[in-house]
Amino acid sequence: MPEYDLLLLRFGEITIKGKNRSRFEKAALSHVKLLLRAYPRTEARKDYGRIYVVLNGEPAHEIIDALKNVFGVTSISPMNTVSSNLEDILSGATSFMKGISWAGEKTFKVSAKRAWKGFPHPSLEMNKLVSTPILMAVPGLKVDVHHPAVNLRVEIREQETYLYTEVIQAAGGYPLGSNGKAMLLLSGGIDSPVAGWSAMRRGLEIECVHFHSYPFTSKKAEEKVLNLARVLSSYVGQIKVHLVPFTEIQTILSQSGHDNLMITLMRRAMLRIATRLAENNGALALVTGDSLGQVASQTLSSMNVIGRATDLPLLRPLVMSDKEEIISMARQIGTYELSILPYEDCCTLFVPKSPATNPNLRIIESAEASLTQLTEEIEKAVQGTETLCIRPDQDIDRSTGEEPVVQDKWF
Ligand SMILES: Nc1ncnc2c1ncn2[C@@H]1O[C@H](COP(=O)(O)OP(=O)(O)OP(=O)(O)O)[C@@H](O)[C@H]1O
Repeated sequence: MPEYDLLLLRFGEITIKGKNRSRFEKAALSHVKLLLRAYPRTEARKDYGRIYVVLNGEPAHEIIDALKNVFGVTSISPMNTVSSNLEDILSGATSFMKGISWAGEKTFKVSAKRAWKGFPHPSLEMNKLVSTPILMAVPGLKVDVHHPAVNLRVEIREQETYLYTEVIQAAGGYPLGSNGKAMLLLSGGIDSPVAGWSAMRRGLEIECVHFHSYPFTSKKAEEKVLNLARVLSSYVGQIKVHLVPFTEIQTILSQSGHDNLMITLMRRAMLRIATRLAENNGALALVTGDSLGQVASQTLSSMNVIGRATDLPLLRPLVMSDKEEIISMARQIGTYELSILPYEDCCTLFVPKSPATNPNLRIIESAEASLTQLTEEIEKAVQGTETLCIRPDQDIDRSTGEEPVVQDKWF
């Protein structure tokens, strides 16, 4: 393998963002620097539309694996730098190509780019000049300009010249926090962690809100959710989780006399609480893992009635995704195995036999109005919320050894 001394990180769509570009690039650079703390010899700098990481002997591919998760970065190339004179470029390119271990076909082409117009040899001439000593130095190597196994890029700049062959795909999207902050309603299921990752990838800073019904839900269930938040935190350095006590509210809602509307009522109460927490924490939107038609509370009609419980934009990144697509994303981001652990969610205690798929807003609003303590309990839940800051390396142990209290008398 060639000895790499520099990484090139490219931005994608954010380069078209005009005056916001500098703000976005700064956000991406601070995210890169955060992840580079584990590699103290590295130095990161930004240069119009790109970030460069000087490796100073730190391991290129290990660092690329970490930096692939930086939102806003579309691709990464490990590079060799040489000085921008013909002799150094030719000898540098030759030893670079000698360092490659060939698995299949031994074909290549050179793609030179003269970004510095003061360099005396134009790009096409450079392709030929660079290829010649390589063909002499690597036995069995052939040129294939259409489908080469290796494309050696030679980027000639005034200060130095970059040599590279790999363009490794990265997360893309927008840099962390560059589009503001939102509250993610995080259950222990498969969907909401994926929705959270998708929102973060779109440049949103996320704080998580989780509703628990302790002691009817166990501390193990809570631990599972915190571990999911920990996986999400590995993409951004740290993440806040608000743990909301929901038992009293569920008890009150279960007295509405509308068993089949219970899920709708619970979701609306969750949105009202999450909205209050958003206001308290400077967030401008709510994010859920809803996917159209997946369950009774996610029919268009249910979404309509539930969504009206908040004035904030309700973002549903997975709304048009199939379950298979969501599962595949969950596997990719590392949340799937945790999500399928069998711990109970607060709402599963209240799933009615035939939940309404077409709830009526007027009936729901009058049911809520008849529950005189509801607003007060919502405020109490906001006040009783416990907030934790989760980091990727944190040990999470919420276990008290107690089993959840079995509650089978709700309906
Ligand atoms: N206990 C909870 N705490 C926080 N948010 C929740 C909770 N339960 C549900 N939600 C939110 O409501 C959405 C819909 O939940 P529901 O259980 O109906 O669907 P789901 O498809 O199973 O989603 P998930 O896999 O995320 O649990 C979730 O994606 C999540 O955003």
